[in-house]
Amino acid sequence: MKQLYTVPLKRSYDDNMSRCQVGPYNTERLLAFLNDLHQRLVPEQDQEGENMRTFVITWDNVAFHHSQAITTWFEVHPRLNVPDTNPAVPEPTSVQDLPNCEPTKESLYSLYELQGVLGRGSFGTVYRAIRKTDGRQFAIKRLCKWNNTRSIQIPGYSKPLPREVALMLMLRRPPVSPYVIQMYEWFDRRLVMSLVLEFPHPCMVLRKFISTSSALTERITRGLMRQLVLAVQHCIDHGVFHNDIHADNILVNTRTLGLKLIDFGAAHLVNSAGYDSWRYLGAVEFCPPEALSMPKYYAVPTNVWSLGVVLYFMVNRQLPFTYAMQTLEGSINSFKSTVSTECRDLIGQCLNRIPEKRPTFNQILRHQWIQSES
Ligand SMILES: Nc1ncnc2c1ncn2[C@@H]1O[C@H](COP(=O)(O)OP(=O)(O)OP(=O)(O)O)[C@@H](O)[C@H]1O
Repeated sequence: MKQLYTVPLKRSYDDNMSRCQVGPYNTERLLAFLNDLHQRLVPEQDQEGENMRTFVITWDNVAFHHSQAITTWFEVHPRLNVPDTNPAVPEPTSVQDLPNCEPTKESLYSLYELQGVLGRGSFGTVYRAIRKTDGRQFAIKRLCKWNNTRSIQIPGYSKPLPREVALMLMLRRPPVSPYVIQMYEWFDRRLVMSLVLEFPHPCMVLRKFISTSSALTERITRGLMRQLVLAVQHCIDHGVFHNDIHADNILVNTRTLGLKLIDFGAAHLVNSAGYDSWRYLGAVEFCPPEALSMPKYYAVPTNVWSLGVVLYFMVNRQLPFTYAMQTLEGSINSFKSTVSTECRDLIGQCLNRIPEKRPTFNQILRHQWIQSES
């Protein structure tokens, strides 16, 4: 649910995103809360001549509990006015900084101070953290081990490692990509595993970036898309199939427009034999038709399909397929009239229902729309 409000700056919210949890409420109480929030955020007279700012309020993670109560997070962002420039290449991660593959022996809390929650997913919670020795900021992803017990053996390491850790270690091998989030160290305790991740800031996930920004031009979209294709290509070249590319697994630096791919929780080692469709764990809106209807799906065509969905989402601010049936039939929602013919062509190629006919990463990078300078 998303609504636009205008509030004077001096009131409840500062320039940073505010994030709070409400509930658990039953439906009636939640509606009353929303109504009250609406009253408080509805435009007021700007008597003192202060700037009025537009905010976007997003509601997510609405959870229905057995008691019928609802817990929801709400966020208030200042509306971003994104300058129409080419994105800068994100800061490269220094590989020397990264220690070996063993879990760190010390306790997490002796080395890091955990602060607010950056995000929650189905498998874990990600916290903003400060390293005590130098005050540097990181994102720490904490995962319950009963959910993430599968280990895999990767080349170069003598023993099996938890899957997400193992795949992130593979991505640490030089050359490191500036477009893929890096893991610095990890902690392994009896019930919980913690991954210390790079924290690009100020950043927000692509879905929120799209909903809070004033209209994104094709120049900005092209810059983001180029980075995303390079990120995904880098993963495949390093033997990692991301398998869950969607708008909540992409971070955008709101100052530089640098992009980083996150969340390797559903990733696999690249293989040419394909993956069982019944085990597909990625977001269904970004899922290719073969993973819904065929016994197997394959790494590169799946990634290319998801790239097509992300590009469509960026230029239209809505998803190309509302229902899985639409994905199967290939009936794409209509484009906004402002979307260029070249951009539509690239989306159409990526969303080809026949996996073998989709372009390769290099073909996408050479596409007329991606190459265009305007
Ligand atoms: N390195 C990071 N820096 C900043 N925020 C992050 C970082 N990693 C994750 N987040 C935030 O935390 C959220 C959840 O992270 P992530 O997707 O890795 O968790 P998950 O449990 O695997 O989620 P999913 O349900 O998508 O599988 C992200 O959507 C994002 O908002």
